[in-house]
Amino acid sequence: MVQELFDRATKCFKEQLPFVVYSKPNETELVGVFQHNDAVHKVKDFTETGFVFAPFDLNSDAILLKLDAVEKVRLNRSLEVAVHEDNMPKCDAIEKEGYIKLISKAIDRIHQGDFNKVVLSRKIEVDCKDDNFKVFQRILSVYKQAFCYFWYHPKIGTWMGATPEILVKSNGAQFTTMSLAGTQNSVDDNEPIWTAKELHEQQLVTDYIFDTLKEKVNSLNSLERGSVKAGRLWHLRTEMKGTFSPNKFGDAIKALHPTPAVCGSPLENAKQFIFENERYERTFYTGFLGELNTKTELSRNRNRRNQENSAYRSVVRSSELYVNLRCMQMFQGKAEIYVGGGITSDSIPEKEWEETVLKSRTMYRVLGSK
Ligand SMILES: C=C(O[C@@H]1C=C(C(=O)O)C=C[C@H]1O)C(=O)O
Repeated sequence: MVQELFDRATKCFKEQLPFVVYSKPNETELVGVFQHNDAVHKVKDFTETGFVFAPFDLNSDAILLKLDAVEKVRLNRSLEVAVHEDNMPKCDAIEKEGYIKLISKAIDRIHQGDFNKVVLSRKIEVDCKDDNFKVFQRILSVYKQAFCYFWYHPKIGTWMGATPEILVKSNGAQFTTMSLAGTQNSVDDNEPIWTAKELHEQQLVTDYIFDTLKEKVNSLNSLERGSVKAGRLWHLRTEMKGTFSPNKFGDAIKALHPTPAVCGSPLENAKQFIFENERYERTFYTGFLGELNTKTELSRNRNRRNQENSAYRSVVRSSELYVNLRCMQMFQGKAEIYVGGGITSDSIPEKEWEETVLKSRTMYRVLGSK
């Protein structure tokens, strides 16, 4: 029962023991991972097994929750929980002015040739009197197609979110990744018409991922670009699939993250601009999170004629990592929502501001009070 899982997590929260509760896109399972003590396990090279929570800047520590206890329960995803549709972020004129200035500065630097794209972001503080579990229940109820999570470590913090973006998903030697960028409001269920700016900013991400990975993997194919809906937003997405040597997984992650979907291109110049100009630290926003090197048992039939000896088992490692977007950090009585967007030479600062307002609504509507 979901309630039992939540009760266990609530107990851990009170006793200050780390846990994560999550559900994967379109799945009817809610998973809880509970660590027996409050140790901070740092990831060294991504060969570890557990639930990873990694920051934007991999010079800071990625945190691993050990799989001391894993519980899975059936999640009734058709259960509708009321959300606050009319919750709208207040327009803070000073915050807006500062953000628009930052975008204009980035556009100037793009015109000077320093980089082609940079992803800029901001943090919005919102009062929240509701219990964390109530907020998370709303997330689960409204974002069925997203990776929904509630992560807690007493020495690091409390985060939750509903992300539409896979960093990498692997099963043995097979892997999938995606390039996700370009954002439009969803007016109805009709796919939007994408502008040249959006097509260009997404193509930069696809090209980067393809070029970076092709040297490091055994095979790589790009599927057709399409539009996907994430809550009330549309994005452009290109999936890429391939095979790789599973012992190179750590290298592939370090090569992939951060992609230009959350940082920019060329990467180092964009990253430097972010570090020098965003007026806060992203910490885990635009980092990544999920199952790292968990074991999956595969049974296969070796010989159909000899049923007795037919089944043999092999164990493969699988990982499922998501980019930490549409997320927030929870504090006593308040939440801090993180939002950003890609800036290119064709960006219009006012529109980029509006994009962050739209993105902030993903978490805003699940918060209980204004
Ligand atoms: C940076 C964010 O989203 C990323 C940026 C996007 C864009 O610029 O259009 C779209 C999806 C994400 O890759 C965010 O949601 O905060």
